[in-house]
Amino acid sequence: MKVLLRLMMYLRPSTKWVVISLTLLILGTLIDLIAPWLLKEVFDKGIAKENTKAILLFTLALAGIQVVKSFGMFVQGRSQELVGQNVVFTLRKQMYEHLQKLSFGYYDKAKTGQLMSRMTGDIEAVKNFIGFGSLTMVGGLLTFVGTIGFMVFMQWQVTLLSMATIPLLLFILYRFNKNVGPAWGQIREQMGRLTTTLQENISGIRVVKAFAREKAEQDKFESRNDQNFDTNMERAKLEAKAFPLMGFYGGLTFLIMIWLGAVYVAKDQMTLGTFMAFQWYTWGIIWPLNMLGWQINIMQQAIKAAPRVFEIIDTPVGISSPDDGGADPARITGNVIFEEVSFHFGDQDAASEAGVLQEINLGVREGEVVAVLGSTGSGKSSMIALLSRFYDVSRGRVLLDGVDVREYELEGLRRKIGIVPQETFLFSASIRENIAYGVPEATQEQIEWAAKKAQIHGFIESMPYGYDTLIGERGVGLSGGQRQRVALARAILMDPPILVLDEATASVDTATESAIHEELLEVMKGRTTFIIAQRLSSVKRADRIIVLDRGQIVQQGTHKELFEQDGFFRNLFEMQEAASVR
Ligand SMILES: Nc1ncnc2c1ncn2[C@@H]1O[C@H](COP(=O)(O)OP(=O)(O)OP(=O)(O)O)[C@@H](O)[C@H]1O
Repeated sequence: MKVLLRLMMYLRPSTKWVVISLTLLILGTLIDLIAPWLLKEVFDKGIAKENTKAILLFTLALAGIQVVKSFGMFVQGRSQELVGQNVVFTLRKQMYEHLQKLSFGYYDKAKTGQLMSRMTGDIEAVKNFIGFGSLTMVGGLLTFVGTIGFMVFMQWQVTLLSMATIPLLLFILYRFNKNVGPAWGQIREQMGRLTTTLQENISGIRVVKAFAREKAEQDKFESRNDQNFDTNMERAKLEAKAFPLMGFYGGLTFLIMIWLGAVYVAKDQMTLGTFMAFQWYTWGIIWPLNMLGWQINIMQQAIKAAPRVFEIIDTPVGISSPDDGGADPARITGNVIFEEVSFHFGDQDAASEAGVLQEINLGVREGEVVAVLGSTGSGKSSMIALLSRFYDVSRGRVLLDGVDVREYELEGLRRKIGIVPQETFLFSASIRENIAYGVPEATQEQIEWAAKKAQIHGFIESMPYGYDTLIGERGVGLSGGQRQRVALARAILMDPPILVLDEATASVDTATESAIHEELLEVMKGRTTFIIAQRLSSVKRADRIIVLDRGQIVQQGTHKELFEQDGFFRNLFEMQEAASVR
């Protein structure tokens, strides 16, 4: 009920159209109630009294109100659809806007397929109820109540006796409603899982093929598809049991009415006109009840689908700007301080598990180039993620130019930090648009400048469409190294005071890496730069090297200083030297 009430709130912006639709619905219902009465008059005032003028008059009246009804229903249908589409539009917008705000912590756990299924199928189910089910339900109720009213007024004995089967019909509806709800809940959830399987399969199709797992993937999909098939069949069984029974009891109502009506007409206790009108009216009772079966279906789908949509809309944003808008990030010039910083991910138990970062203390001056080294999983990426507030610290503070990052206006803060992440993501758009992603208004010269610094300009120029070359989803069509360089150009173009290169040259060959570093020397000038790398060649020019081990800084100093100490750095150096000799 709460879900329905909340859904109804989405009708508010379309109040005008709801009112128009309801008014026309009431008008249509009234016409449906008047029409049988006019038929009665054709018989009683026309045929019985051999009055051809009355016959013509009432027949014309019947035709006239049908014309009015048809026009009314046309407008009603359109306004009803508009109401439904408005609700879908608002819900999709809200959901998408909220998805943009949700933090990394949410996406660490979210399943893309589930999100996509909620955005499409679940929202569509909600629309079907709001835009169609709910209003036709109101129309059905009005017709049902109005018809009984008219019939009781015309001949109450026959009316009440004919309706003896209605409680049975209502009981079937009650049972159907109770059972079909859970079935729809399962169907919606299964659709989400099915979409997840599809999405993961398509995203990972190269791995699937490389490991020749097509058959296993097909089986996985088939088993989920089977589940969905079975639940749908269970639901269909409920419909198959309920609907014919409802039709049967409805037919019985009609039969009783014919029989009783005929008896009453024979005994002169009912006019032939009323009898004819009753035949018409009876459908005003049977039809809404039969339709109610389908409307319950639509309503139950919406009741199960809506919470799946609301769940996303209601998820707390987690990381956002301070309530007062926050400090202006324009002041950030690149002085970074990690002060007693500890961090653990949301699903880690802070009490029993060691944090991903522990008691990190580090001060980096504006313009300094700091390399962060450490074995895999030592916390390098996590440490840098705290700068842009991809996650918030669990303890301690990260300060940028003396202000806690949590106190800055968030979007502005992130614009001040140019990141080339470990996993490059490119959009299916032109290379130009991909490079200018953070600065859409950038000129061609600026884009080319950034591309030159990232050592990708020459390659782009050599392509038939140059900067207009369209690249496929996730940058398909470019090599790993080329993708990384486009991402590098994208970060450089932002002209940020802080630059983060997270294994940014890991996929390029040594010669290109060296060329990129030459170019980067100029780019890095005046910018605080963090270079996360495994290769020592990438960190040669760093002013300072930090070595992380299991979330703690275990060594720091210049290349020379660290080389003179025993520890991770020298081990790494010796290993890489030995590897290069081999
Ligand atoms: N989203 C996450 N949720 C939970 N734990 C995570 C998450 N991301 C990383 N971790 C864990 O945090 C630890 C540090 O990960 P991080 O990515 O910071 O390491 P890294 O030093 O950058 O490693 P690499 O060099 O392999 O990229 C790892 O043990 C990892 O398993």
